[in-house]
Amino acid sequence: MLKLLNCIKSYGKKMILNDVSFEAYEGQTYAIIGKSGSGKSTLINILATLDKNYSGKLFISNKQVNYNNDKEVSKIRNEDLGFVFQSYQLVEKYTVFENMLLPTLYLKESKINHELIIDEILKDLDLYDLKNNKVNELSGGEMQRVAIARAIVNSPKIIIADEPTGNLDDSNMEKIMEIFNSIKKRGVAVIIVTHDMRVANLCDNLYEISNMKINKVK
Ligand SMILES: Nc1ncnc2c1ncn2[C@@H]1O[C@H](COP(=O)(O)OP(=O)(O)OP(=O)(O)O)[C@@H](O)[C@H]1O
Repeated sequence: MLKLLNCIKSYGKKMILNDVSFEAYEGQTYAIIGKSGSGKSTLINILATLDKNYSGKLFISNKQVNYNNDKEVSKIRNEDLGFVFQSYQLVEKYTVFENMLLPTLYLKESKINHELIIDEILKDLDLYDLKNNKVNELSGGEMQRVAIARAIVNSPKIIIADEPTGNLDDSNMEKIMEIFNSIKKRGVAVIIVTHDMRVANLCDNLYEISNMKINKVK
């Protein structure tokens, strides 16, 4: 569960979000749309705990985020949240498997467990054949699928994706949406910022940001 309450966000004198509240629950997909400059990235940075300079409250897994406690915020980022960005943020010279291992380096369990989990995810997302390929040998669609696979390695309850289908053609976009749908069935809340109405229409819930407010469209 993720809940943002009464968020007011300004840059200098310019208000971007005016008393915005938003909730996301496990097992659902959420699309957030809005014109360029409407505040989508601003909102998602707040939801992702990356921006603390706002007024309002953020709850993740029923706990209010306490920005004064760096350790606690890092723990939320590593264990409760998974991130997918348009630019993939993969380490290109590493293999798919090595990239998948990165998020686990902050956890305490043994490596063997992680390899089993990673293998299961790679098989689930039809990426197992690429396990030992270097990322710089993959196509854009494959890289994006690996980025999503990596985001679920630590079993987050919430996935936050910023334009995850931005550079992809129809068939890769559909594959990515199938993946998000199978992830939501694992009991994850999937929040996707997009300008692509094909993606938005494939989500269970649709929100639009305009005039500093967020409105539920679907
Ligand atoms: N660091 C910043 N300092 C000042 N103004 C900013 C900053 N970041 C964003 N803005 C402004 O806040 C507004 C919202 O920006 P934001 O990036 O959230 O929009 P967006 O909906 O994500 O746009 P796009 O679809 O083009 O990515 C814009 O007017 C932008 O110029």
